Amino acid sequence: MLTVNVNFVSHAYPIHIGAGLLDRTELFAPYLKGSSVALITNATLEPLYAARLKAALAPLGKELIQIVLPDGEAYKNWETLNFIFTKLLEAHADRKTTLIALGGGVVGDITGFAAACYMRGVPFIQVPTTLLAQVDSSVGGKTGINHPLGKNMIGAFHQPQVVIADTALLRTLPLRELAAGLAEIIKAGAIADAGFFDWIETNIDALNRGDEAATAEAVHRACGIKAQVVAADEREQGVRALLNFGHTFGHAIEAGLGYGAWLHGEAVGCGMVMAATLSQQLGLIDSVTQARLKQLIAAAHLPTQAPPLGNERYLDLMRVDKKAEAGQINCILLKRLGAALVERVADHNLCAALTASVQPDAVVKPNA
Ligand SMILES: NC(=O)c1ccc[n+]([C@@H]2O[C@H](COP(=O)([O-])OP(=O)(O)OC[C@H]3O[C@@H](n4cnc5c(N)ncnc54)[C@H](O)[C@@H]3O)[C@@H](O)[C@H]2O)c1
Ligand SMILES: O=C(O)C(=O)C[C@@H](O)[C@H](O)[C@H](O)COP(=O)(O)O
Ligand SMILES: [Zn+2]
Repeated sequence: MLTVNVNFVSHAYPIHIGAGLLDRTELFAPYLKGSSVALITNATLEPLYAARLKAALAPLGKELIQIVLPDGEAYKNWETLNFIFTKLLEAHADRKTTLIALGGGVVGDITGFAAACYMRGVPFIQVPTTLLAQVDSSVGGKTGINHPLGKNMIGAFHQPQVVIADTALLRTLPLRELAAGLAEIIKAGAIADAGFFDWIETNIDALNRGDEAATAEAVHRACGIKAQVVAADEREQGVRALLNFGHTFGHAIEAGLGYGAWLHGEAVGCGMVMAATLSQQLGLIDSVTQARLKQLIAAAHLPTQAPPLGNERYLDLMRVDKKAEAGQINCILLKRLGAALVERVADHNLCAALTASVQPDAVVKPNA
């Protein structure tokens, strides 16, 4: 087992990474203080992994409340959040009830937000089951839900007690979801660590086929980068915004097509190519750097050309972004591989990047 620590001044916590961690009672035990535990998962994962997690918790003698959500990005919304609150109240969950999120980023984000709100805040544990959740969403305490007008627009910062990432769970992950996770891994290298970016390029075939050693190394290195960034800036007043590389374009794609049409990682993969194109057009990087990023995104089986929503619609969607100020769009741009910056970008520059990135006759589903 490898462990990365997230060293917030107020609340440090470990990310445990390794195969078989789901069954290890002792990893959960220190964090379950109350008399009950709420296991929150979705309809796909419940039959795959809930019994094993329940068996690991059984020796601790807690009352177990199980809440099974519908599966999909389209359900990361108010209705599902309220469903969680209703189930918790019906089961008399109290202030010491720990919520355990067993799932990908959708289950993790909504469970974390439920934990932030229920009785004004209860503890929660992240058990991420997708590559994307293991390398990114389970770490750092951004929790929330989507609004029809904008992605992740309603939420809270609420840190988990611990992250338990069982890499063996990725064996059942569909290849399309694996690729989505690679997008956030590539992002970590692109914004913060050129050596890691080189390593991903070298190992992309192994990562694409889910090679366990390569994947564990990628999870470990990406978590290390994310832990360092979020510990330096928990509430995104500065450097944390760099983790949004590719997301201003990507979130516009997700909201514009309807949540779930493109996976988050697919939209971010394409969004990073768009942000690199913009960075090149603004003279920050050269064409070789832009091409390297685009090639790696393509090699990870992620889309590199954006769907045709129309420039005006893109701009409207991109203005609904937590980095926007007074209607002005702030983007994460590349300085070079391994370094990025936040910059306000004028609409005409964004339109030039959109025109260069959108495929007029693109299919809506990248893998359709
Ligand atoms: N909070 C953050 O910092 C952060 C970071 C990145 C992404 N996100 C959010 O995360 C979400 C995307 O997360 P995701 O990519 O994990 O998608 P997801 O949660 O929708 O999971 C993807 C699919 O894989 C299935 N699945 C999960 N684990 C599986 C397994 N081990 N075996 C078989 N099937 C499995 C799920 O049921 C689902 O159908 C988005 O809502 C995004 O906004 C949040
Ligand atoms: O942790 C962060 O900070 C990130 O930006 C990570 C992103 O990968 C993630 O998609 C996050 O949810 C986006 O945050 P948002 O504030 O733009 O909704
Ligand atoms: Zn993301």
